[in-house]
Formats: sequence, structure tokens, C-alpha cells
Amino acid sequence: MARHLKPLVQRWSSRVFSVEVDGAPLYFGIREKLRGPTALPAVFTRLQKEDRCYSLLVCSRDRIRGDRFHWELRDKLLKDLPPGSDVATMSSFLPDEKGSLVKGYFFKSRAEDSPLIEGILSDLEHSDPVLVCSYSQSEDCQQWTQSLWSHAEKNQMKFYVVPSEAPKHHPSALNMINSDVFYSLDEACDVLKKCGDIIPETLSVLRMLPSRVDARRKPDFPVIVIEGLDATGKTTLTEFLRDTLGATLLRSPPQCLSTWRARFDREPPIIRRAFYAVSNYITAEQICQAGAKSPVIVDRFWHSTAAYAIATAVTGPVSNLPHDGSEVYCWPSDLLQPSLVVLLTLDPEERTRRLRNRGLMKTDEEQALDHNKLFRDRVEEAYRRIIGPVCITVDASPSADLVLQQVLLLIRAKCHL
Ligand SMILES: Nc1ncnc2c1ncn2[C@@H]1O[C@H](COP(=O)(O)OP(=O)(O)O)[C@@H](O)[C@H]1O
Ligand SMILES: Nc1ccn([C@@H]2O[C@H](COP(=O)(O)OP(=O)(O)O)[C@@H](O)[C@H]2O)c(=O)n1
Repeated sequence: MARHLKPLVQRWSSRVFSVEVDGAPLYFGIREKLRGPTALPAVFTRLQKEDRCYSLLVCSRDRIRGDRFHWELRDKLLKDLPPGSDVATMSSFLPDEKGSLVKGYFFKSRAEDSPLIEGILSDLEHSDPVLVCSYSQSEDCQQWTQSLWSHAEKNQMKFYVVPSEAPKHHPSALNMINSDVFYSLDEACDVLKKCGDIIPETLSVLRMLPSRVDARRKPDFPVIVIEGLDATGKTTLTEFLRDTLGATLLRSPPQCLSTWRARFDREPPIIRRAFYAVSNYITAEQICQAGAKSPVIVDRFWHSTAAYAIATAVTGPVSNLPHDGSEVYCWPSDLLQPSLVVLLTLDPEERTRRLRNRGLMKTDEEQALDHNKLFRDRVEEAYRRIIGPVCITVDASPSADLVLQQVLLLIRAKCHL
């Protein structure tokens, strides 16, 4: 067994395992010994008598390569495994221990497919940074056991599968800082620099950063950011505001990064989010320059970067988000703070109607937004929880002109324009 896996395995039985079923996590734990009969965790109750299960956890020393491998592994499993394997995202973590989350996949197999599957897993285990487990059930189907494979050791380690309490917040929160959300330019740049050899476009993005970044510098004129889910009317409002106030209109990511954006949208979260984080600092520099001459309106900024990242990393209901007041919602100390952030909100029916009228559905994330009410709720709640600056919510359902008047009132009150 690789040396870096040893500490992980030493505390294996203290770990909790989480499998995503129907868009929310289900948990189970493991025990070396059983003191009495125990209930079956929900993950295992829907399985047939002859089913077996497997899990793969990606445990790479290099978190960027590990996340990329995890990202690509899903497609490999979907291609190589027999149909009906129901590949689900899974993770394993030590309760309340930051940084302890490892990500992977969980799937089932019929008994007759096991030799094929075990062949695939054995190859993966030898060539890639994965920990493999198989799960089998007792004759009476009342108890499941987990076997932790280890190709260097002859004996598999066996554990009983037991129910586990759900943690207070989604386990992704344990690894969120500087993996899903970045709180300094240096942390985000560090990720992009490290993947320069696998994604040459990162070097072009980094070249867009000014040579001396002082992204905290406040310009003379007010800076007003407009945020909200897709189709809430940000483009319409920001263009009106530009014309009415004689302002400069900017967006994050800025126009100069548009060639590379789609490339980063195809990458795993750590790389994709680092790209959006860096793009905010490039926009901040543009804000400083424009803000010396006129008010600046910005279409999306750090609120969007953080809220979408947090809401994607977490699954299930809004209560699974990191708690209000958590450090994950804090504005980066090295990034310019706008004078005012307005969050446009819209009821789901009207938003869908506007999306349809516009006739455009873009990223997978936007499609997920449309299909997934829980995701929308998480994004909006994450927007609201961000502090330093907070956002002020404006109902975007009245006519475009009324929304403009409402926001102008806010700007006059808060920015003395
Ligand atoms: N207040 C409004 N009332 C009705 N329709 C609107 C309003 N604001 C925008 N729209 C329309 O809704 C659609 C989405 O607006 P858009 O400004 O592109 O949103 P976003 O930039 O937030 O994605 C567009 O077709 C736009 O014309
Ligand atoms: N400042 C920003 C802007 C967008 N984004 C990401 O980009 C997606 C939406 O941006 P978009 O530009 O397509 O949205 P619209 O301008 O169409 O409203 C979100 O899903 C975010 O993940 C971000 O992370 N940070």
C-alpha cells in the first residue's frame, strides 16, 4: 500500500461514508465488531438478494490531479461497467475534521458480473490512486460487510456496515476552502499554475493578470454589482443602469477571458472555480481603471463565484449548506469590495418563462438550475449568506422599467449618486 494511504487506513473505522441517492446524501459507518443486531443503512435497503456493491475512493497526494482523475473516472466507469450499475457519487470523511473528505463512486453489481467488475477494479487499484472496497451481504440479507482491498497486503480488512447519523452539514463543507471557493488570488493562481502542463490555456489566463495586483484599491466612483440566477434580468438591468448613470459596464468573467471560459467549464471543480476566482481579480483591475472616471456597473462578481461553487459542492436541501456565519461566506480580504451588491430574485415560473422566451440554455449548470429547485434554493441562500459586502435583494418580477427605478433608488440611497 502506498505510504500516503497509511494514515487514511489507520483511522478507517472512524470514517463515515456518504452516497448520493436522488440528489441528497445517505450515510453509513463501519465497525470492526458488532455488539448486537443493527439496522441496515438506507443505501443498502433497496438492493436485491444477489446484489454486491463496490466503492472506489480517490486518494491522490496531488489534489489537482486527484480531482481531475475523479472527474474522468465517472465516464470511465459509465463506459466500462455493465448497464444498471447505478454509479453514484460518494465520499468518505472523518466527522468534523476539516480536509478529511475523499471523493469517489459507489455502484452495485449482479453476482454474475462480479468477476468482470473485480477485474476492472483490480487494474484500477494497481495503476491509479484509488482505494477499492467491495460490499457483500449475509445469507439472511440482514447484514452487509465492507472489505477494504489492498493489493500489497494479502488479507482484505473486513468491517460491518452500520447506520450513521447525518452530520450537521453536508460533508463537502469539510474541504470547501481553497478547493471549491478561493479566498485569495495566490491560492487560485497556485491551482492554475500547477495545471499549466495539462491545460496550456491556464498560462494565457494568468498572463491577463496585471503585473502588480492591488485588487483591493477602491476607485473614486461607486461600484455596483448586479447578481442573480440566470434570466433574472441582470443583462437588461445592467445595460439600463449604464445608460441612465453614464456608467461603465463590466462583467466577471471579463470579455478578455471569453475564449477560454468553455475550456474551464469542462474541468473539475477545483480548476473551474480557480478560473472564475482569478477572473474576478482581472475584473477588479478593470473596475479600478474605469472607476477613476465614472460609476461602474458589474454583471456578476465574487458573490456568483462563491454561491454557485458552494451550492454545487453541497447536495440536498438548503439546510445542508454550511451554517450562516460560516467562514466559507466571507469575502476575500484581497479583493475589491463593491459599494453596493443587488441580488435580483424571481419566482421560478416567471424565471422559466423568461428563459424560454430568450430561447437559450447554456451550461450544464444552468440546465441543472432549471430542473433542480433545491439547487436554485441553495444558490440563492448562499448569495444571501455572503458577508463583506452583503447583497440587497430586489424583486425582479415587475416590468424592467420598475426594476430599474427600484435599483436607482437603492443606488441613490447607498452610493449618493
Ligand atoms: N423586468 C423584466 N420583465 C420582463 N422580462 C424581463 C425583465 N427583465 C428582463 N426580461 C427578459 O427576460 C429575459 C432574461 O433577461 P436577461 O437580462 O438576459 O437576464 P440575465 O442577464 O439575468 O440572464 C430576456 O429575454 C429579457 O428581455
Ligand atoms: N463571477 C462569476 C460569474 C459566473 N460564474 C459561473 O458561471 C455560471 C453562470 O454565468 P453566466 O455568465 O453564464 O450567466 P449569465 O451571464 O448568462 O447570467 C455560473 O454557473 C457560475 O458557476 C462564476 O463562477 N463567477
